[in-house]
Amino acid sequence: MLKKCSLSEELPVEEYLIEKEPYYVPVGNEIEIFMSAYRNKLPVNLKGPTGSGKTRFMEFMAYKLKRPLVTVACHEDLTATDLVGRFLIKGDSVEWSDGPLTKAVRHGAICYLDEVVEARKDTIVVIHPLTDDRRIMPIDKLGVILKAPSEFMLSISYNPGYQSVVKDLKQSTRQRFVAIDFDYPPAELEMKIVAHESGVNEEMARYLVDIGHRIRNFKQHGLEEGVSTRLLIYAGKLIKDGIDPKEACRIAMVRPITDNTDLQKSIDEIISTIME
Ligand SMILES: Nc1ncnc2c1ncn2[C@@H]1O[C@H](COP(=O)(O)OP(=O)(O)OP(=O)(O)O)[C@@H](O)[C@H]1O
Repeated sequence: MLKKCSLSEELPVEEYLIEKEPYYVPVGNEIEIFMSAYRNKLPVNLKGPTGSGKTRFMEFMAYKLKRPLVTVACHEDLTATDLVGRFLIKGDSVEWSDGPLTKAVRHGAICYLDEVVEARKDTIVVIHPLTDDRRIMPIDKLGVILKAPSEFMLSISYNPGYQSVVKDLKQSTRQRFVAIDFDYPPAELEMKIVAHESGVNEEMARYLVDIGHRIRNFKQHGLEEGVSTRLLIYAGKLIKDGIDPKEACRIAMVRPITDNTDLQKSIDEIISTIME
């Protein structure tokens, strides 16, 4: 079999460049911090619960920095080979195909590894040399070492609420990233976001955020994770579409977060009181 390995594979930039400015409401000085990390070639770890704006923030920053954004949703079967690339059989020849991380390095893109702790342990071997001052990516199967251009940046996300002794980042990995904390935005900002993203008016957005806050307090009573900004938006979208508000809150904000029927009942009561 003939082995072809084209090292100058084109990145379909239009797929990765963000053309329209994403709607992003800053919560603190995260934009300035990210900009500074980028200038200093420091990798960034976005720490925070699900649906708190990490992905939207990455899209916004990639747009601001005018860099393509390569996002990888990590999962437990994701291997180093998936990130780096592999030889594929094409007809009667074998061709090299870049993985997403290799594409990002070659083209000076921003690579965002979402929920990196989920990936197989061998991915760490690839991440480490890229995230210290060497900024290199050895590709053993091709016998090459790529030097990351100054435009390249690696960013990861990490949800501290999910981590266990079995799945956690090693200190030697953690300490290669500067970490920016994310959380649900303060009420006034969250209201603005919910109204913008779902189309409900400010009054309805205020109700949804109020319910969201009360549900988050249930964390002390056995709720694993509070309701996300994403779910408040879902509820708003259903309401905007004509679904009864109480019903919308139940199916978008209560049922998704817990199967505990006692908890569901207690939260349903709160919704009924607020939405009277
Ligand atoms: N600060 C914000 N500005 C604008 N929109 C926001 C903000 N925070 C959250 N959102 C809205 O909430 C939705 C969910 O946020 P996003 O998908 O970025 O969460 P995430 O933290 O990446 O979640 P996951 O960890 O599950 O990937 C976004 O699609 C956006 O509509």
